[in-house]
Amino acid sequence: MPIEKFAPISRAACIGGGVIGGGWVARFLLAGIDVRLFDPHPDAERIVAEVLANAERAYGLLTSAPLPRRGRLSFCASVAEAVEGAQWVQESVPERLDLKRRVLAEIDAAAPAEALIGSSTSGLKPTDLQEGLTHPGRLFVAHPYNPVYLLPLVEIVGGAQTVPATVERAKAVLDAIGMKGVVIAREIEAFVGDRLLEALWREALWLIKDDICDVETLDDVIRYSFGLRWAQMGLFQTYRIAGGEAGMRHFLAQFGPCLQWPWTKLTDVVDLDDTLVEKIGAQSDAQAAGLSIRELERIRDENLVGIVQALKAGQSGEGWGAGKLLKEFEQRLWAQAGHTAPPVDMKAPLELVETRVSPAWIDYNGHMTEHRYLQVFGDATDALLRRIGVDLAYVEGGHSYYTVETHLRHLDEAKLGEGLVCTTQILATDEKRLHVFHRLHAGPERREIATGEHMLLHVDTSAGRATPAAAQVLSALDAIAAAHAGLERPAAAGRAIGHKARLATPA
Ligand SMILES: NC(=O)C1=CN([C@@H]2O[C@H](COP(=O)(O)OP(=O)(O)OC[C@H]3O[C@@H](n4cnc5c(N)ncnc54)[C@H](O)[C@@H]3O)[C@@H](O)[C@H]2O)C=CC1
Ligand SMILES: C[N+](C)(C)CC(=O)CC(=O)[O-]
Repeated sequence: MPIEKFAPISRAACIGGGVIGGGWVARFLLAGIDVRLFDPHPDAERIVAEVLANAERAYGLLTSAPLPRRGRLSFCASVAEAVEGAQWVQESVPERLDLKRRVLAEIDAAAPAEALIGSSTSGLKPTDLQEGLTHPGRLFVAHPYNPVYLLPLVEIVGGAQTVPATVERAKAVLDAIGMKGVVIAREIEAFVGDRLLEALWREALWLIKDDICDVETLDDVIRYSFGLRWAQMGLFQTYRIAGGEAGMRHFLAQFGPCLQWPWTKLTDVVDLDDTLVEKIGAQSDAQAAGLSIRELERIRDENLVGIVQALKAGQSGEGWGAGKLLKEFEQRLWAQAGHTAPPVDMKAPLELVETRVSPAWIDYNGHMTEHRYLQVFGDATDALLRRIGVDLAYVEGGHSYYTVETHLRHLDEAKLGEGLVCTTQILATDEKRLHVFHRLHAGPERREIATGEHMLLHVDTSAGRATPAAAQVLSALDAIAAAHAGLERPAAAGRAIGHKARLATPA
């Protein structure tokens, strides 16, 4: 049976709830997956609750997409109790081979036959972890990065006895929860990420030991320079650009010899013979997928403006790297929400969007900047459209609503991290037009901080002209409009900008 690209699960078990186990718990719960946790630490419940609170705060800032209902968390008294009914078991106990083998044997003995078993190990080889297991074919390394709830990468590494379908299923489950499962072709100690990090780490320790710099200087060197580049293009694509118009081959020719000079404390240097240069050059060409150095430079520069949220806008709006992943995940969440939107009280203005003021939304005046108001109102309009059946499938079918007029009023400030709720009232509709009035409320006291009045037209998107909406859309819309007919019309509806002209005093 073919394995689906996205394979959602509903039940996971976490064995170990420390830094990484707690991060996995949060990642699963916030993806709507129920989690059963076993960790004998006396403070495990408090620690996990704190990690979860931070994760929820972070998600509030990261995305306004409709996250699924949070999964249920249960604390269990044993490994066997935790893994009962689990579709994915994630082991995150301390990095000791003997302990991991013992815990994995317990998991293997009690978990359902079809459960996937991932280990968070940072460097132990999966073949070594499989020793002594009865069903080793379902065990693999799922190496995440801290914090697991925000960083999407998981290195998936199979051992000698891991069956290929396990790796495919693991990748599909990770994809479904917005993570990036990267399959590592051959197992080695520390895989790819930690092998790289270890090399940097060793050098860093030498630099400190030799009094070349202190740790703050060292961290500044990373965070004001290549650390920013790495987040958006990694190493090879970045160096391709650094080779100028001649790209990667020129870069290798110019800087390859430096590897033989005493620039680093590591002496085991790769021999950059013609074959290897050509291999890397060819792979770099493929990775660039036809983009020129100039295009890559522009993409790089756009991406450097920020991290994940900015990366969502990379590659001319298509998204790039971790930002593209987030964008695609959000699109799936929006699409799912269109079909599973919770019921709302139709007699009141609809509460369709709840979000939080993100750091990227704050301007030089220290409060939410003006275009973010329109963003939230736009999100509320989109949520209304999905509710009446104008979802991605409808748009792909060639019809949509376009906003043709907007009037925003800014009534109060919103500060960093404040919770926002947008309510939506339908003022009028006909077969082509939709007239809506949004109110934005902030904080627990729900201060009204802005209103947005918008006129939308239903369009045939390929013809580029207004056309009546589909019957089922009009009927869903009419039901809400009829319920809203009993609401008081907002005093500000239809208002123009007021300005009392002052007569110039004659000299
Ligand atoms: N900390 C990091 O940056 C990263 C760590 N990892 C890996 O994740 C694993 C866990 O590391 P951390 O979370 O950092 O360690 P940690 O020390 O924060 O957490 C380990 C947890 O396991 C629990 N534990 C101990 N024995 C147990 C048992 N028999 N059954 C269930 N729980 C048990 C402990 O009470 C503790 O809460 C390691 O394999 C590590 O290499 C992977 C990626 C990053
Ligand atoms: C230090 N570490 C080896 C545990 C780090 C990792 O495994 C990944 C990370 O989050 O940096």
